[in-house]
Amino acid sequence: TGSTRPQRLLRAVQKKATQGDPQSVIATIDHFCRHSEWAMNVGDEKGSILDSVVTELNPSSALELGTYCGYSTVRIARLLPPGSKLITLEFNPAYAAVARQVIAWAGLNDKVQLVEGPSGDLIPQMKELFGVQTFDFVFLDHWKDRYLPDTKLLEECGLLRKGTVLLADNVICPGTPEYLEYIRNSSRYESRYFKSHLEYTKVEDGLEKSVFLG
Ligand SMILES: O=C(NCCCCc1cc2cnccc2s1)c1cc(-c2ccc(F)cc2)cc(O)c1O
Ligand SMILES: [Mg+2]
Repeated sequence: TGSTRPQRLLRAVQKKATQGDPQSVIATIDHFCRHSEWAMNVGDEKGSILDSVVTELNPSSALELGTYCGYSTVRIARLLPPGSKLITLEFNPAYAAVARQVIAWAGLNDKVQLVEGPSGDLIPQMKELFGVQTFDFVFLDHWKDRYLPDTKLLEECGLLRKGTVLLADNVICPGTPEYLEYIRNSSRYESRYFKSHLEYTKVEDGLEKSVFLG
């Protein structure tokens, strides 16, 4: 039984990146995905847009749906102010195991709480399990057909506040048509599309940034 792609990505991080240096972890993963094996990280181009949204918002509570190998987890957590918290949900235990080690290698354990399980079950438990009031920032990067139901769930569970920013990956490729339709036509959100490319390719993709108006 050989290694998996996430395990080979982790091995590259532990071999080439400097412990405690998030930037070197990010650079190592981008190099691995561009020159060795493509992987579904948000990537460097869309990652720069993610960075600018997080930096401008300076969130103290953040939620990421879809951890994968922890690349965007590291991108977000490295920018969070002291005392702030990023909760990241991953469905696949093998991905979660790799992500925990990538996050640890970057030295970001104290800012990140990785939780394994399906978003539909975990979102309603956020308040009681993790003492969350509301999220300042949500990064959607999980099953594309869960973006809309989980956004509605976040609203219903009172986890969004006036000004909460939702940032959705892959709204073009693989695509999230129902989510885009809803969020762009809802009077409860102010949305803007950031045109970019599918990670490590020339294929069009983009991020949709939506502010909840309450
Ligand atoms: O599927 C993608 N991401 C989701 C996988 C995570 C599943 C989870 C479900 C779940 C449920 N509850 C809690 C946590 C979680 S995590 C994805 C796919 C591509 C792609 C792949 C092939 C291709 F040719 C072109 C694009 C690009 C991307 O950037 C992606 O993000
Ligand atoms: Mg994605």
